[in-house]
Amino acid sequence: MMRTRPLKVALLGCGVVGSEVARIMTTHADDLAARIGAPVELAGVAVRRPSKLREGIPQELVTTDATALVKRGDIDVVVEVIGGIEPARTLITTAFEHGASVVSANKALLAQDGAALHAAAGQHGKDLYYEAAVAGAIPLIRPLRESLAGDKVNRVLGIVNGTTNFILDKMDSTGAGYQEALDEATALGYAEADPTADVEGFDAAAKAAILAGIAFHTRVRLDDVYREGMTEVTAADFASARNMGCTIKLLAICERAEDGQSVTARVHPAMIPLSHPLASVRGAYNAVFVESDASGQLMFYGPGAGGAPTASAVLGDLVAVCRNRLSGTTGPGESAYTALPVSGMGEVVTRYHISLDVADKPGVLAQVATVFAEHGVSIDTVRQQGKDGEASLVVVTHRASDAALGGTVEALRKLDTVRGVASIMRVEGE
Ligand SMILES: NC(=O)c1ccc[n+]([C@@H]2O[C@H](COP(=O)([O-])OP(=O)(O)OC[C@H]3O[C@@H](n4cnc5c(N)ncnc54)[C@H](O)[C@@H]3O)[C@@H](O)[C@H]2O)c1
Ligand SMILES: N[C@@H](CCO)C(=O)O
Ligand code: NA
Repeated sequence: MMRTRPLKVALLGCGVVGSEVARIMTTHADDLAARIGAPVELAGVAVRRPSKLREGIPQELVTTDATALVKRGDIDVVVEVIGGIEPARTLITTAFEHGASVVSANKALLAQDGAALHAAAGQHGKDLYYEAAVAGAIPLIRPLRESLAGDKVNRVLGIVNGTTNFILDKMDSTGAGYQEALDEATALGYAEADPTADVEGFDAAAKAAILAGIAFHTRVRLDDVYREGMTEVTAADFASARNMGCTIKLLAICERAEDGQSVTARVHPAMIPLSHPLASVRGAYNAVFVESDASGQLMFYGPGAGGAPTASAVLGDLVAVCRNRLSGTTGPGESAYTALPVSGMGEVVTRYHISLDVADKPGVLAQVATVFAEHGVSIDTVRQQGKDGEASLVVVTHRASDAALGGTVEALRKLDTVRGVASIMRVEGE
């Protein structure tokens, strides 16, 4: 039976995502009410620039005082789409203290303070949902928290940043320059307020921290995630990748160690074979593989950024939280019972593509191969291309630890015959 008294929603932030949340709340009002069992009413919208006209939002709902809005006491759900650490963190905890549940799209905050925010939600008996924080519209948090709650996840691997995938795709497929592609991604509403967060890998690292924590039932913070951005990827790297039948993607990879006693989480550009499904993820789309004991390999794919796709995930959470409020329950809170430690990058085992500039004379290849052998790194293929007494040597390794590879590269740099290490890239997805 439909309750007539509406559930009241406070929207914090009315930018790319917030404006779409408000639009869908209005256009889908009847369906949302039917699915929830009560109408949902936009009761206030906190903004920074009140004079800006916002289509479909009555001016009397607009306020610049977000704190007063979350303290009102009659608000059922606060939707935080401001972004950043403060004032978002204080507004969310204040919302819990004043009786509201929270839906957020804020991965930066969740990756830094997720444990404290979950604790605050639990203490006040409220919900904290954030499906939109990872991989935009793609349902991923809820499948991991709920659908896979009976399985054991061993690996989560994928593309979780739309902006950088958009840029890398443009560079690869059209030869576009980096800045031109970034400007386009920003204009389309994919990039963070400061796009450094995207291109330097902080955004993907925050998402990796959230995914690893949920997948392995432990606490993983942004600082625990190894991070390399994509600003150094060049047209030459794409050419090398193509020679190997690969392309380059910025990947987030969260893994349980083979002995099960620790986990790792990392974000870096990597070569992947063109035959791998991740190679055909274009534009701002995201795709994530989840590997579990019983399920085997699952793939989640869809729009990873943009106003409407992200609002879809926010609205899904809003419906779930409203249903919980009507039935007097809350959804699952933080699950960190395994308390597995997070190991550093040195423990990670993968394959490497190394491009060296060397002297083109007898014995150099043998010298280089000896250094790899001395560090226990097995070579899969070597390709050499000569040019005027100099040569370019491309070595692809079998699986080795990052620590062993690091030692190898350090020793290679000391050889007189090695003029320089042109690039080192991990090879994934084989
Ligand atoms: N854009 C996307 O594709 C996308 C996807 C997933 C998650 N997110 C996340 O959603 C959140 C919002 O992103 P966005 O793209 O809409 O950003 P945005 O910059 O377009 O919107 C944020 C809005 O919040 C307003 N704001 C800032 N401080 C405020 C304050 N104190 N009170 C009221 N309003 C304030 C800003 O003026 C701006 O309009 C971020 O956490 C972002 O990481 C965005
Ligand atoms: N800036 C983010 C938004 C989605 O989280 C991205 O490009 O993926
Ligand atoms: Na999502």
